[in-house]
Amino acid sequence: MIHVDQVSGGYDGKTVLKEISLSVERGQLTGIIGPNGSGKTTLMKMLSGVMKPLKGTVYINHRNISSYSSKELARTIAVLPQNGDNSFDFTVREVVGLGRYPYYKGWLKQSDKHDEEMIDKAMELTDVKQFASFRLQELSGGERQRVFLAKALAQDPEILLLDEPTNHLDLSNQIKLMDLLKMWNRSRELTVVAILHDLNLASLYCDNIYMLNKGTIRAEGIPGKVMDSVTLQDVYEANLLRHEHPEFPKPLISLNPLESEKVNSFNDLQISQQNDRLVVSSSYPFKTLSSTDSFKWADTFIFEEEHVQKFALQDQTLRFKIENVNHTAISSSSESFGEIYVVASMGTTNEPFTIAVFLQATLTEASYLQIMLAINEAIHTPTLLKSDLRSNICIASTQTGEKILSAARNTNFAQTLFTLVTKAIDTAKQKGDTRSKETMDYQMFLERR
Ligand SMILES: Nc1ncnc2c1ncn2[C@@H]1O[C@H](COP(=O)(O)OP(=O)(O)OP(=O)(O)O)[C@@H](O)[C@H]1O
Repeated sequence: MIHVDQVSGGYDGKTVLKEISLSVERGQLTGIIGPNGSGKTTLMKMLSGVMKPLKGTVYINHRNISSYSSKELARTIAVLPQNGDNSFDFTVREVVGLGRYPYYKGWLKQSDKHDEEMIDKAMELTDVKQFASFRLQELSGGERQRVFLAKALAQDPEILLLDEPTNHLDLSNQIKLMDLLKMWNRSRELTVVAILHDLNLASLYCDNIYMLNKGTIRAEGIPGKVMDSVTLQDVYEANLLRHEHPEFPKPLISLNPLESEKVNSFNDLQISQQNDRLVVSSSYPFKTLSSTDSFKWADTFIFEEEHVQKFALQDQTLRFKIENVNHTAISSSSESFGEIYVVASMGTTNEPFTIAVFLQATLTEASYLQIMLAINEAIHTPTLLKSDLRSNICIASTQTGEKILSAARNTNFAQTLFTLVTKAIDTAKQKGDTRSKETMDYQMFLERR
């Protein structure tokens, strides 16, 4: 459909694009990403025929783009430029109607029934029909962007080229626009090439991505292949990290501030007993993995008896059911990397133990899982619990300081943890067995530390 062969070009004798080659198949949604000044818009100008390459050729449907007449090209390619255009005195319907211009015959610029239907449809899809009689200057930036998209769709092109289409749009309209493009792309085999600055939108919506850097293609392929942390950090010269989307097989990219912005949540850790509840809290969150939830950041951990009146949970709070707050024990240790606290409590019949580990370290996701396994083993070894009984385990780490790359069973780290968990469980069990009424003075525990 689109074939770019060894294209070079630029402005005033300055070469911006250097021997670029790429191919876009019919019905594909292709993303062009890359830092400012990498040549994305220049490439788009070559694809739309606005700019001629100094070297190389752009083919559209196997024909050199320079052999198309302007009307022929406009029936094949629609362009949504970065800053729209300046049709401010026109009404919205008139602007969208301009999209039908390539289909008007002869000198008489008269729309027919089919043209009007296409205009209506494009306005409905982009939700701008309500503004039909408004002048463009009366609309917000996001509304105008939708009008320009309607104009491009009214053009009923085979290829749609978009330069940062989500500019000016709020999150909801970004998703709506990308969903609409995808729907149009799938249902009508519309070929879409979009410059996207938002790497996550590019990852979620594009079939294929070209990453430009300094006028050349640095990486190309499906999002999962193109977006790796090393390439992104190198090209964008920023601390970008790749994660995996929880629901879709796509990468997600996070921006990370300077390390110095991280706060050690242990500095402010409070443990207190409030009636039939034990509360561990900090002003700064811990990254947690618990057996009942996926990864999340939490700053409040409530261990409470089943009968207590529950209050609504806030986003950063985790709640654990325990049998009796007085049958709770804490063990702790100061290690070379930082502190470890283990809170253990007898659980309910189906969940015999509740164990929460608080760590002052940086854990990888693999370490979280290994710790989960180590704790499971520590629970089952001394108590000979049947393995089908599910304990409630939570691992909370400050994500500051030393990185724990492995918490495998043979490491000192895993062994320390094993000892601490076993000790806390044994103490909690003893308290339960003797039905001790003694309560642990958590404030004293903290002061002793
Ligand atoms: N009209 C122009 N005249 C001269 N130089 C230009 C012109 N347009 C762009 N350039 C230069 O070409 C280079 C690539 O610009 P281009 O707009 O293609 O980058 P881009 O990747 O789209 O950037 P951005 O993400 O900032 O929109 C830049 O160094 C820019 O200064």
